[in-house]
Amino acid sequence: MSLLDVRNVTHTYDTGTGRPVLHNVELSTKEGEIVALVGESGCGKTTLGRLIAGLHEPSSGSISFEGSDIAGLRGKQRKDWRRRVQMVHQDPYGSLNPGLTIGATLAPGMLRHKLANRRTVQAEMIKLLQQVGLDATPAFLQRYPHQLSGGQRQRVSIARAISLQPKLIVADEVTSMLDVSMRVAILDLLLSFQRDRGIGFVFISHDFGVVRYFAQGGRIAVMFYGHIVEEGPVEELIKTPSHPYTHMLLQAIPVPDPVLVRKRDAEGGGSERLTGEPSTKGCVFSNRCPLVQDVCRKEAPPLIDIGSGHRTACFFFDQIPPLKHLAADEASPQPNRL
Ligand SMILES: Nc1ncnc2c1ncn2[C@@H]1O[C@H](COP(=O)(O)OP(=O)(O)OP(=O)(O)O)[C@@H](O)[C@H]1O
Repeated sequence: MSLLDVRNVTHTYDTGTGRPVLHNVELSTKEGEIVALVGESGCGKTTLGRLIAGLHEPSSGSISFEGSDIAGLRGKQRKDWRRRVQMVHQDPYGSLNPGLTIGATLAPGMLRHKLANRRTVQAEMIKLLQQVGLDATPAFLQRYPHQLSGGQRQRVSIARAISLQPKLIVADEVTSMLDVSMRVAILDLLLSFQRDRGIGFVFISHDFGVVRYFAQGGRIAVMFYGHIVEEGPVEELIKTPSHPYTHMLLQAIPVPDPVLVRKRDAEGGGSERLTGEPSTKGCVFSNRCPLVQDVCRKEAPPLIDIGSGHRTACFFFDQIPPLKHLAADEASPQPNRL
């Protein structure tokens, strides 16, 4: 059974332009699996993450967790689901209440869900601090968010999420506001929870390097203006992108080696059009697509399986050229470059 099933979800914000920001999204995750959502700013990654975490309700379609449609959950079942799906946000300062000490941030959730009582909660919080690599002392629990570094604040956010013993964490650009030196440590910390506790992740990032590091062995879903245009196992999708948009994103990854950059430029790689409005008719990507044909302007290609769970929404996926600039292994992100 899937842990999470997003079925035919469309979402329009009441306060927005009236246009949907998600269109017929389909996505499943298994227990303990990492699924990364990738795509440029504004494509709907955070919106999808917030729907999965129950912070908004979809305008149509359904989201099920462990086989139950979350819209129908009531009482204890609803409370359990809320505990088991947690979200860690991009901006740890924004998501922590500046007026609450770390202790006052961590305790209420554990008490509410009876994972600790008044007598045990302090010891449980100290255990949590240790698990997330913070100073595991009562004095640390008395500190306020503004007294911590960005990395420490993000560790507190992670501690708050894992304190509720979740099965799924939606991690939304969790390293993008941190110093480069902190990023790998935070990603490794999250990965340790996946490995040791079987926590699954919906991992949101606009950066393929970060995704490849974090989601090894998992899957990537590539989003373009509210549509999932490609989805598949991480390595396969990165080595053989089967949607022109994924190809463009990968082709645009900065290459650290100047020799390889010259080789790429000489071959004409990395120069594809990365801008252009989404098309409202036919394929959403047709205005930007280098492979566009008449049919693409008339019909929207369905997301079809092209083998081993690799899905693409492109009529001409078999005409996508290999990546130009370098072999995929050479593009492998080094942790110190994330
Ligand atoms: N609360 C809101 N009310 C109205 N529109 C919103 C709201 N939140 C997001 N949007 C709009 O929905 C679209 C998708 O935004 P979303 O934040 O989900 O994208 P994203 O891919 O996560 O982008 P980013 O990486 O910049 O966070 C954007 O056009 C955005 O302006």
